[in-house]
Amino acid sequence: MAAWLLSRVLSGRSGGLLPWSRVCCRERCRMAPSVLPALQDKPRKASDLPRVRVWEMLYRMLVQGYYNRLHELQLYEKQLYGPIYWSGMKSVSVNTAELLEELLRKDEKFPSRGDMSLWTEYRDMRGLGYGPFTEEGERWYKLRAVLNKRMLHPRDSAQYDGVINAVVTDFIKRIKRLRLCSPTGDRVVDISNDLYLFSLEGIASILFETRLGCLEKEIPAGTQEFINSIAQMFSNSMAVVITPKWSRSLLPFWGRYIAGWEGIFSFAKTLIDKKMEDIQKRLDNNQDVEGEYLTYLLSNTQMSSKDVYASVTELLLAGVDTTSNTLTWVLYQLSRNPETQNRLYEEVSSLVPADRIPSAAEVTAMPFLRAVIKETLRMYPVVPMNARIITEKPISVGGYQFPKKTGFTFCHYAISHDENTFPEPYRFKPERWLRDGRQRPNAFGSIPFGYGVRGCVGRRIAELEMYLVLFQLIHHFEVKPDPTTGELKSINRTVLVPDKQLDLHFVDR
Ligand code: HEM
Repeated sequence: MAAWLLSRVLSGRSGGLLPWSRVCCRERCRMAPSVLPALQDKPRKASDLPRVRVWEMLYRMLVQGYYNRLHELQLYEKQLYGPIYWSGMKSVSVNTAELLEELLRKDEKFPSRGDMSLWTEYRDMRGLGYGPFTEEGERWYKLRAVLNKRMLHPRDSAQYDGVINAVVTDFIKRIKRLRLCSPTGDRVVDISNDLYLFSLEGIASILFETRLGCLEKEIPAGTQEFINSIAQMFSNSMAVVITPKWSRSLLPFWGRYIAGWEGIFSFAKTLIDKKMEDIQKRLDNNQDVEGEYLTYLLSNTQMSSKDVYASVTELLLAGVDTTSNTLTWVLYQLSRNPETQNRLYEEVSSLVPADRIPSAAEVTAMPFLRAVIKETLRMYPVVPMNARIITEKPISVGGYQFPKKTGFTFCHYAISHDENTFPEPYRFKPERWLRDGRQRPNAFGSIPFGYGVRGCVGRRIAELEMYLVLFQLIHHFEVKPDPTTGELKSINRTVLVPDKQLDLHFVDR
């Protein structure tokens, strides 16, 4: 997602070559945040807003080192330009909860995040379909109508608790196995890697209705190839974005990128075709066709098999790194905040006995568990920026009039670290989300799953996976930091990831 966003950021930025210092000084005076309400009284021209030039963007990324810290660049630019500013000719950065709310409440019937060619080019070459992430307009709307069912509502996702719990149980066994390999008998090295395998196994078991074996001692060869293909596609996407098309036959990136997609689609197709055969056999034998998400999609007359291949693949890709990185950050923060971890342990152990695996209803009724996930996603919004293009009509935001086809970049990271909305924004304080009479923060201050009809379709599944696995982890183990890890910083690599490996100790309770 970051590569796609970067491509938008770069393509949307252009402009003259005014000296940087002059621009900054002049524009900072013009757009100090406190001035904004006064400006809202009468409509202002969008051209009055400060503008970040392409060369400034490049300078900051390449010279100042913001290349993989674009989320931190949001904080820096907010200081320079205030809450709203042009990022090139066609895109406007929105950098406060209030402005974000104003804009999103005016979003269109078929919201668009903009150019998706990074993900669609390969499909166009091979005549493959689009899924919810890449499709647009009325076709997207119809696709989402089918995909939302059995997934979007908490009641729908709750039916997957058995499937997810089976994966969680295997994950706990894996942790117990792995820690035995360490000299202390309780250390697991590079936990993000195992959380990735957990998330892939979890989402695949829902989407393909089969187990991939990611948590086994020896990962099956086909599954390992699939994992490698995903990594290959993602790791080459940034290079594909920043190198010109004419260089594709000269440089290795495009070929590797395409090979990654080939591996992903071919693995998904094999599993989906196998399910189709199973369903057909049952129908031929007059047996009932029972199943979950994939069976539902395959038996839905609104979906062609091309739609199913594309949608399942996109759901899978969107559902792995997001969930696994959030879980990495959760464990990192809990290991460094023992009091918070104790409070969580008290909640989980008092509400469900140790020898019982909890249901979806039970974990979703645990306020502190939910608050821990919410606070983690506030501090580390795994998708740190997002976008919309308002295509249909002109729009006014913050008192400024923008023509139709204006693109907006949402600075989620800076917004969720705004101390006006979240006092002590760099402290991990899950209690700020509790409904115990305290004033709750502005809801648009942290919207990690996006907003509205185009918001994350997998939100409830992701939350359920994270609640169920966190429940069992905290029930079984006290999670402690490894002294060699030290402080982790976030970097922007497709999603917000730690800048180094996280080793943790899992001590029996
Ligand atoms: C911690 C976990 C997750 C986070 C933080 C997250 C976040 C997001 C965000 C911010 C968006 C963009 C929403 C918008 O533009 O308003 C999105 C879209 C999407 N997410 Fe997630 N996501 C997560 C997990 C998942 C999972 C598990 C799945 C699959 C089951 C999934 C599937 C999708 C899809 C398909 C889209 C595109 C929706 C569309 O354009 O209609 N996500 N997600």
